[in-house]
Amino acid sequence: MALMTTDYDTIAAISTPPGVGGISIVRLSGSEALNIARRIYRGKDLARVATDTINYGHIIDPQADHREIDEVMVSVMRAPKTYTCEDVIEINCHGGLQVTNQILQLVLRNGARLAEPGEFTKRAFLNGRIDLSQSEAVMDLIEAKTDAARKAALNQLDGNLSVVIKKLRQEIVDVLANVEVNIDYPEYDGAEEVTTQLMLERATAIKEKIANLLKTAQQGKVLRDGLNTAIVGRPNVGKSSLLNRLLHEEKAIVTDVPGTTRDTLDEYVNVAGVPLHLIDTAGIHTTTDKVEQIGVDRSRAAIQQADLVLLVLNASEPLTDSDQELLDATAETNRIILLNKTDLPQQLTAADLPQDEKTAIIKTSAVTTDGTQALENVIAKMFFTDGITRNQTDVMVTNARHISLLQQALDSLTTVIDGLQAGLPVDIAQIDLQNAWEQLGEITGDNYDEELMDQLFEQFCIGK
Ligand SMILES: Nc1nc2c(c(=O)[nH]1)N(C=O)[C@@H](CNc1ccc(C(=O)N[C@@H](CCC(=O)O)C(=O)O)cc1)CN2
Ligand SMILES: Nc1nc2c(ncn2[C@@H]2O[C@H](COP(=O)(O)OP(=O)(O)OP(=O)(O)O)[C@@H](O)[C@H]2O)c(=O)[nH]1
Ligand SMILES: [Mg+2]
Repeated sequence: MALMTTDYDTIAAISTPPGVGGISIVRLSGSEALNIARRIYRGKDLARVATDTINYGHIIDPQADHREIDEVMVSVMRAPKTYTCEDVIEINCHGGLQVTNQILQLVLRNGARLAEPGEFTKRAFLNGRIDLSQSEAVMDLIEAKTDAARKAALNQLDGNLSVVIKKLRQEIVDVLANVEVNIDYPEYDGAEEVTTQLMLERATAIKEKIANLLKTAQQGKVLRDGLNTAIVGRPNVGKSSLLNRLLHEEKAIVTDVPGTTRDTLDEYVNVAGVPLHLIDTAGIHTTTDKVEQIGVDRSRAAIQQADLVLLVLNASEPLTDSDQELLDATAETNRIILLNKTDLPQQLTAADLPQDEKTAIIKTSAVTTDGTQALENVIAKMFFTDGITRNQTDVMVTNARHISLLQQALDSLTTVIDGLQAGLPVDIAQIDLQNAWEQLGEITGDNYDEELMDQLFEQFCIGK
């Protein structure tokens, strides 16, 4: 996309989170940003300072006798080499609701309009500095809850996904151009067959590349959102102790009183490179206590929503009906069974459990910490069968919108291939190939519709 700056109105927002803090930033972007700042600032003439400088001064209210509002530092960044490609002013003021809100009100009274959520980033997109998938990466970066998610988002922000998508689109354009030439100049007999053959080969190759990209989506989604992992088991078997061990922190309350955990508790933790969204649940059993019953219901719900269940059993006691119920309830889920309290005399072993080869059974103990490493290894193996170490530049698809568009493009290519193989004319296949090209273009926003874009940026935070 060409760098083409349109003259939009000047927007302003508080870009730091609301509340008391050391410093807050009020950000302005647009052709009037510098003039607005000059009206409310006392210090060096901002029109004469060099670009990309930060300048000491005071914010004053020109409509109220020039009374001082705050002592500040003001950054001046001139178009087009800025975040939005427009003139950007950032007022670094003292953190605090009164100061920040008064400065925001002041810039709004002096010619700026309140920015919509995500509008600064939207301008960076509209002005061609970043594409749509990079804009989405900004959001992912802010919301990253794990290091892996942060890395994947930064990789996308750097444009690595965009490059892959652009290449795929170029390959499609090349095929279409080639077909066009062959149709227009059938210089020899059999041009039709040659064209069909070429289209078939190329479409198959492109389809395979898209399929490979889609294969990263499962891992990508896990890396982005964390794997929903529910720790379940009847009361007092050691669920909260396990959570604490995986967190390396005494987060959950552990006591010898059954029913200690009354509500689900969740935490993000990196286990051997797999970001887990760990959910400690209340022990599942029948109870007459109302509060406890709600906790138990939530535990059952946690099993339903889990990508992975860690089912904890107490190896120092025989299997109970509740244990059996949980074994049945999780039979269809990805699960790992933990035989806990193996430091005590054992009354329950793997031999007493249903034998199915896809469920790993691990002996653990909160006392000796045995089994923690084994558990981490099994989790890593379950989700990174093709090797856990990915390169920083390896492209990974993490976004549901991208996944859906890639799937659509894949379907379009399948239609192309099936059609050609069934002997349909080349111009029908051309249409589906064109569709794939458009679907891929929606990922980067080379092809976008206004409504979709508004929906997308609405989800951003204010000031971003
Ligand atoms: N104070 C402040 N901190 C911030 C931001 C900001 O806008 N303000 N950012 C905002 O999210 C992030 C940094 N991202 C940025 C990305 C691009 C440009 C930018 O000006 N790009 C120009 C010039 C690059 C250059 O000088 O080489 C360009 O790409 O043309 C600025 C910030 C995080 N920290
Ligand atoms: N000996 C031994 N005791 C353990 C082990 N794991 C946990 N415990 C003890 O068992 C008791 C219950 O542990 P918790 O981690 O609170 O069990 P829970 O499953 O979260 O219990 P609820 O929240 O009540 O459902 C505590 O006294 C722990 O110290 C273990 O491996 N060996
Ligand atoms: Mg507990």
